[in-house]
Amino acid sequence: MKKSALKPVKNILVTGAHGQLGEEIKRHCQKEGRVLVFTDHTDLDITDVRAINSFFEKYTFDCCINAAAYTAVDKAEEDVEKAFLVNAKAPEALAGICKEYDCQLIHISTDFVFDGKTSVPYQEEDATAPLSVYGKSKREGEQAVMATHPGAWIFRTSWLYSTQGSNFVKTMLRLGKEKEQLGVIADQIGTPTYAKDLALLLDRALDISKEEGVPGGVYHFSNEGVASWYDFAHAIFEYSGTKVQLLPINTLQYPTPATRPNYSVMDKTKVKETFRISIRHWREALNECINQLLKS
Ligand SMILES: NC(=O)C1=CN([C@@H]2O[C@H](COP(=O)(O)OP(=O)(O)OC[C@H]3O[C@@H](n4cnc5c(N)ncnc54)[C@H](OP(=O)(O)O)[C@@H]3O)[C@@H](O)[C@H]2O)C=CC1
Ligand SMILES: Cc1cn([C@H]2C[C@H](O)[C@@H](COP(=O)(O)OP(=O)(O)O[C@H]3O[C@@H](C)C(=O)[C@@H](O)[C@H]3O)O2)c(=O)[nH]c1=O
Repeated sequence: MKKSALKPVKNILVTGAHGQLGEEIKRHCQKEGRVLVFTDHTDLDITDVRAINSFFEKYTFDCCINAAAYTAVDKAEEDVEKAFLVNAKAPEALAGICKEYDCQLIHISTDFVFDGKTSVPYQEEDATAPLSVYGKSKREGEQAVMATHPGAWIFRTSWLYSTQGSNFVKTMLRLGKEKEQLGVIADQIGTPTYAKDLALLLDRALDISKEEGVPGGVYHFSNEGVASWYDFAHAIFEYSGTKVQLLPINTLQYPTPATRPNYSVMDKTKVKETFRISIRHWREALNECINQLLKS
């Protein structure tokens, strides 16, 4: 994987490789003709610009998937500097280095860039107005990436879960065992996304050659369908056979440090047409994930 004039394979750098998405990339994006280099903050801290620079000086990368992020939504309210460093400043620096080395950048963002004061699915160009520090830091990251490396693809996704890492599905399964009764917010509406399905989109994106000229910019990706957190929890308990009394509550009954949007469903027409993919319903994806979890 040392520098060479020939590029017989696509060399891909993945940051944040031990996160939910990083692990799914490991499972679903490795194939012949690709060399994926997986890094986490122990071997490549994305806030360390010198370390990133020396990685790019040493190796040639055709593409970089930035799956690293600060994702603790409530904690970010107090940890503002770190959230902005990881989610905004580091992606900006990474974008600059990718641009300099002619490396395609794939960056991941969130539905929490929206304020949720609507009831129709968000289009990519709709105005953003994040309500939380996490959302603001991710939005600043999007803007910095686009300004620095206009050819980058930013995939905004929502309510990500997988069989590993910490996520709403695993929290519900744990609480469902511990408690007899559980209240879950029913007035925040969005779409759950199985990280495996996002990894499959990335697998498709990695197959695209520069010659195809897929434009840089923001693309919305989640599973199909719409749910409240309550609907999501209801399906988690149904598919896992968990017996717990589930109560729909409203946002005021479950105060959290960070404010979350009441509505963050995203329109996925652009990603489906551009990358020529179809997307399955969140219920189908969730059922598969839960079956995987029950087997392990
Ligand atoms: N989780 C969700 O519900 C959603 C996530 N997203 C976005 O999707 C992307 C992937 O999220 P997800 O996989 O869930 O996130 P995770 O929190 O599971 O993974 C993020 C990874 O990034 C690593 N990381 C943190 N700081 C650094 C750093 N300075 N250098 C290198 N690595 C670092 C973390 O390591 P460690 O844990 O050791 O700190 C972790 O392994 C992110 O951009 C996120 O904002 C979008 C919508 C929903
Ligand atoms: C645990 C729990 C949560 N909730 C609510 C709180 C919140 O509104 C909602 C989800 O809570 P969580 O803290 O698990 O999820 P949260 O960290 O808010 O999830 C978000 O993470 C970031 C990274 C994103 O980018 C978003 O797309 C989104 O997935 O469920 C309940 O109502 N009852 C409960 O028992």
